[in-house]
Amino acid sequence: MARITLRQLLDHASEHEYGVPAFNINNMEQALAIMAAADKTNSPVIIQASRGARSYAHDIMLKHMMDAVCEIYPHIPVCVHLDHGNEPGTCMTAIQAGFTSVMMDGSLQADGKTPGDWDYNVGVTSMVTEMAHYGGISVEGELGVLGSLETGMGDQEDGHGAEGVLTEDQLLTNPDEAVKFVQETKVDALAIAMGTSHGAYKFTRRPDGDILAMHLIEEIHRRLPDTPLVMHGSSTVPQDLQEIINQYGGEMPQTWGVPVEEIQRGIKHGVRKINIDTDNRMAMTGQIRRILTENPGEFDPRKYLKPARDAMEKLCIERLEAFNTAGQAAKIDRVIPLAEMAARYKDGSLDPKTN
Ligand SMILES: O=C(CO)COP(=O)(O)O
Ligand SMILES: O=C[C@H](O)COP(=O)(O)O
Ligand SMILES: [Zn+2]
Ligand SMILES: [Zn+2]
Repeated sequence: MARITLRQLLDHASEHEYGVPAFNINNMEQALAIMAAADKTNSPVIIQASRGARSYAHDIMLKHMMDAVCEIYPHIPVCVHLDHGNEPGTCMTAIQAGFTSVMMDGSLQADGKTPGDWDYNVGVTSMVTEMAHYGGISVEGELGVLGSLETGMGDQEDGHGAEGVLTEDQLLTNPDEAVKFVQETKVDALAIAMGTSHGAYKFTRRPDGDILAMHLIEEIHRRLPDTPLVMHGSSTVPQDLQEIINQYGGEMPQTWGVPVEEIQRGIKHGVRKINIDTDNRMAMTGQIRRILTENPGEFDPRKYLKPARDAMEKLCIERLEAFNTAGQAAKIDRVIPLAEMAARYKDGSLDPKTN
């Protein structure tokens, strides 16, 4: 199927009450793993690339790889999304490269480290929605800064994220502000902060309501019932993947992620996009470590990349099933062309519905 916009996909997800995992990619193996999982479960997918992924793989490689997966799997709607755009220019070049959706993350300034204030966030996000919507492209915004409610620290693990200690005000999205933010910026989806952070080291214990504020999602959804909510930092960091990595020479200290049941609870309350990268990184790394440890003489990359790919495919299938994305591809009978989406933005029919 053609590439789908985030807006069309998440509106479908809202209507049918399911969530869509957004899996990060950096290379062909990850793209093929996601698509195999989508194919086996008949799921629409969101494939997202960060700035780091774009510089690792090159925009032209990503563009053609996305063309390729749509050609190989013509029955699967694929949304190609920019993860954590740091400034409007980053969003515009992603659109040029064929992305159907961009995240303008104005919760942090362009350096990706310094929290942006209200005016900054509203300013850059509105600029991107205005331009992107002219082309029918969807936009995700973020209000609140990702970081740990246990330590107050932002997430620096993978090189971006707030530096230093954050206040609880910054770490928890304010529901009143969320309504105002959506009204003013007209974003298609809203990422919120409620205690998750990127990477493997999210929680020092299985999270409860004190450190993973799912109740906040319920409150924001009550106030914004028509806005698809986005959960970042939503890897589960499964214990068995930690064990495989450590069994084969890895050194990952014990850690906890976001339990799948908590995400399922979020899906009941408006969460429609669930960002997952770390779990797939761990699934692949565990198999690469295992193969190379068990076969020290091996030097054919296919011998370890194929099991790595298979492990990622398995994880993607589990999430697509758990979030009820499975089976939904067939229910999307037509991809709305970008020009038609643009016309709908122009006539106001896609304006946010806020009370
Ligand atoms: O939020 C993410 C990408 O934007 C990924 O989160 P994880 O690090 O929990 O996989
Ligand atoms: O933060 C989101 C994803 O985990 C991407 O991480 P990255 O910036 O290291 O590519
Ligand atoms: Zn990250
Ligand atoms: Zn994120």
